[in-house]
Amino acid sequence: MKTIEVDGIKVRIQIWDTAGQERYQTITKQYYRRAQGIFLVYDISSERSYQHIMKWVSDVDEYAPEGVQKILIGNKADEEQKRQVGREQGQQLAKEYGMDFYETSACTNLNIKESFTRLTELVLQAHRKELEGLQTRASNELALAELEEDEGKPEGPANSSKTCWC
Ligand SMILES: Nc1nc2c(ncn2[C@@H]2O[C@H](COP(=O)(O)OP(=O)(O)OP(=O)(O)O)[C@@H](O)[C@H]2O)c(=O)[nH]1
Repeated sequence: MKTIEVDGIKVRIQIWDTAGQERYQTITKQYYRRAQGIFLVYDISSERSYQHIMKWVSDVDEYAPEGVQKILIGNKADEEQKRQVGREQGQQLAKEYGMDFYETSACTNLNIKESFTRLTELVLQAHRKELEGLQTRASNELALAELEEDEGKPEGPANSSKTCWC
């Protein structure tokens, strides 16, 4: 659990770090179901980890809730001398999947706060949109209910006075 501030609002976030190894995949998939935001992380010093991202994306598409927010992360940005994946490759992949992209380093703290704040922001935005949708639907239903009720009502005073006009 961690509390971060987004747009002046304090948000408590629960972070799960899922295992990357294949043998834990059955358990990992169960985490997806309750996730609202997901970081897809590769290691900039490992081309193989970058190639794996496509597999992660298809797993997320299959097992995570529909509106889940995703961000692509190229971690270990401090390992410049071991770099196997260019920053542009990360940017390109993120663009293909419509995700935001950050290069981060858990060692130097590069973009750690920024990426967590951004993912939280995206989750909150998605929630707000969902809520607005629900509110619109609810008020439409209310309007409809009122209309239907009006139709069933005996004539009101306005209509009664109109009757006197004739
Ligand atoms: N140089 C560098 N090393 C890192 C960074 N982040 C993690 N590491 C190292 O990478 C190794 C693996 O880190 P983990 O946090 O276990 O990675 P993981 O993806 O959770 O691993 P699994 O879930 O077990 O597959 C550890 O030795 C970390 O110290 C980073 O930003 N820079």
